[in-house]
Amino acid sequence: MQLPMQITAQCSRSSLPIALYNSKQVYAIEQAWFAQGYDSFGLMQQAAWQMAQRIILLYQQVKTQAKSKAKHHNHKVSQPSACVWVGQGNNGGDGWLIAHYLQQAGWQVQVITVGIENDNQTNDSQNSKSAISDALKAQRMALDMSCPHQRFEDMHQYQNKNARLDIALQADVYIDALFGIGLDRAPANSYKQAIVSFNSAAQQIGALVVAVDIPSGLVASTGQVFEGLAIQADITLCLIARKFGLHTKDGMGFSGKVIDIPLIPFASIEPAAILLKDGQHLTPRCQNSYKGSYGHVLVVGGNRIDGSQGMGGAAILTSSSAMATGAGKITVACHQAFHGALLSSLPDAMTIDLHEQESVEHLIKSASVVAIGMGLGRDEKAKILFTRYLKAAIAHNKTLIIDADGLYHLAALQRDKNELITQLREYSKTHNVCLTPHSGEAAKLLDKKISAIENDRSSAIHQCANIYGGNWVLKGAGSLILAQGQLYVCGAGNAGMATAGMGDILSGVVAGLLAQQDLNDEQNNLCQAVVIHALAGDMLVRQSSYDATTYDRISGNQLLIGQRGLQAQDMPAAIRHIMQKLTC
Ligand SMILES: NC(=O)C1=CN([C@@H]2O[C@H](COP(=O)(O)OP(=O)(O)OC[C@H]3O[C@@H](n4cnc5c(N)ncnc54)[C@H](O)[C@@H]3O)[C@@H](O)[C@H]2O)[C@@H](O)CC1
Ligand SMILES: Nc1ncnc2c1ncn2[C@@H]1O[C@H](COP(=O)(O)OP(=O)(O)O)[C@@H](O)[C@H]1O
Repeated sequence: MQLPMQITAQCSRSSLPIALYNSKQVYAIEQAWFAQGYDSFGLMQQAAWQMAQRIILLYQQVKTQAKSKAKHHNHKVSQPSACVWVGQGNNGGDGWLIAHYLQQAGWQVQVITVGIENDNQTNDSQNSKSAISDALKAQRMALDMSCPHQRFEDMHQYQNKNARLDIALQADVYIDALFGIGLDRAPANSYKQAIVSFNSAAQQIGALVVAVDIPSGLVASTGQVFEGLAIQADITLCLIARKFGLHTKDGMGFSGKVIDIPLIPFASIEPAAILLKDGQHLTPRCQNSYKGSYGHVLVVGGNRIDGSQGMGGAAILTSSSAMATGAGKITVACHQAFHGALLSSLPDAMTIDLHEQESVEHLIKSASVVAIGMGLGRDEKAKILFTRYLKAAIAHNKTLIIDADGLYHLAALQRDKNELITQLREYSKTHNVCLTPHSGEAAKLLDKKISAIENDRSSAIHQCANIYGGNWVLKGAGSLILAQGQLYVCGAGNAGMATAGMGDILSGVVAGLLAQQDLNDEQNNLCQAVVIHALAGDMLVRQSSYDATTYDRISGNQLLIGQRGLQAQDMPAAIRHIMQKLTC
C-alpha cells in the first residue's frame, strides 16, 4: 500500500546513526531487564499496548489521506477492522494482546492462529516455559474478551492450496505476529502457506500491513529471508532495539517503513552494527589552494585482453566519479586502446599505458591514492600487473583501494599461499587499504559458495578482514562496511543501482574522497564514500532528501529517472550534487 506523507515523514532519514542489534543481543537486553525484577508479561502488555496505539494512529493517517484523495467524500464513519495473524511464540503473544487492545478501542478484530492446536495450548515443546506462559497468558486474556479467532489450518486457504485467493479476509489492517526474532528455520507447512495467504489476501484487499517487531520470515540477525518467503510489510513496529536484519540484504525490501517502539532503557550492550543514512558535513575548500592540495588519484584498470573488446568503461567510470568528489588530479593507467575514449568523456584526466610497467610504478610513487582492479582482467598477464603494482603501492606507502579483478587476483594469491597476502595484512595495520567486493567476489576471496556469503554477510565481511586485513565494503542492498573493526550498514541506495559499473563508481568515490587531505578523517572515510554513492543513486530515482532536477546529458531536457534504466554514467553528476549539499 502507498503510505501517506505523514507516515513516511515520521520515518524519514535522520542524520543520527542508529545502533543495530542481532537477536541474541535483544534477548540479552530483555533478560537484563527482567533481572532487575521487571515482569516479562508486563513488558509484553506494554509492547502490545503501545503498538495498538500506534496502529490506531497510522490507520487514521492512511484514512485521512485516502479521504482527501477521494473526489466524493463518504462521511459515513465505519468501524475500523484488523486481521491479526498470530504464531505460537511471544511474537504471537504480542499479536493476541494487540487484538485485545484494538477490540477494547472499538475495532472489529479477527485473529488467525497458525501452529496453535486449540485455545489453551501451544504445540512447540522446544519453547521455553516462560515464553509459552507469556504467549498463553496473552492468548487467554484475548479469549476472555471473546476475541474472534480461527485456526488457519481449518480455513479454506490451507485446505485448498490452489484456491488460496478465494477467501480474502476483509480488514483495514493486516497485522503480522507469526514470527519475531525467534525464527530460526524456514517456515514450512501451515506457516509457509499462511505467509503466502497473508500476503496475497492483504494485497488483494489493499490492507495496510503492519509487522510486529520484524516481518515474519525475515531473520533478525542476518536479513535473510528463507526461500524468498516473508511477510511484505508496509510498516514494521520494531520493539526494544533496532534489528540488524531489517536493514541489509532482504530486510529493506520486506520491512517497509520501520518505526521504533523502544520500551526499555539499555546502554551497556555493544551494537552489532551502526546504521548510516546520511553523509558527514564537508568543510568548504580553502580559498588559497591549488589542485595539489586535493590529492592525486591513480586508477589502475581498464584492460583489453588480446582479441577481446575490453573493459575500458570500468576505468572511465572510476575516474569520472573520483573527479566528481573533487580529487585534485586523476591519472588513469589503462590499455592504450581506451585513451581516446577516456579523454573524450573525461578530458580532465591524464592517461598512461597500463602495460608500461616502469612508468606506472613511477606514477604509483607520486600518487596519493591507488585504486586498482576495475576492468583489469583476470588472465595471467593481468595477474602479473596486479602483483607488481600492488607491491609498488605497498613499497611506497600508498592508500589503496582494491576492487573487482584485483579482488579476484587476491583470492588467487591467497589460494597459492603467496606471502603478498601476509604482507598486505601487515601493511593494512598501519595504512588505509579498502577492499570492496560484492558477494560473488567475497565468495572467491573466502573460497566459499555465494549462498554461504549471502546467508550471513556480517560473518563474511569479518572473515575477509581477518584473512586479508584492511577496511571492507560488502556491497549489495544494505551494503556492510567494516572499518577499524566497527561494522556499519548503509541505509541508503536502491535496486536501480544493481547495474553494471555501479561498483566502479563506488571505487572512484572512495579513492576521490581519500585523496583529499583537506578533509578530516570523519569526512573522507570509507563509510562516507559508501553513503555518498548510495545517496547519489537515491537522488537520481527521487528517493532521497537530496532530490534535484536531473537533466539529459545530450538534449538538456529535464529527466525523471526511475530505478529501471538508471546507469552508472548518470552517477558522477549526482555525486557532485551530494558533495555540494553536504558542504552547505
Ligand atoms: N516478553 C518478552 O521478552 C518480549 C517479547 N517480545 C516479542 O517476542 C518476540 C520473540 O519471541 P520468541 O522468542 O518466542 O520468538 P518468536 O515469537 O519468533 O517464536 C519463536 C518460536 O517459533 C519457533 N520457530 C522458529 N522458527 C520456526 C519455523 N520456521 N517454523 C515453526 N516454528 C518456528 C521457535 O522454535 C520458537 O518456539 C519478539 O520478536 C517480540 O515480538 C515483545 O513482546 C517484547 C517483550
Ligand atoms: N538493491 C540495491 N540496493 C542498494 N544498493 C545496491 C543495490 N544493488 C546494487 N547496489 C549498489 O551498487 C553497487 C554495485 O556494485 P557492483 O556489484 O560491484 O557493480 P559492478 O561490478 O558492475 O561495478 C554497489 O555499491 C551496491 O551496494
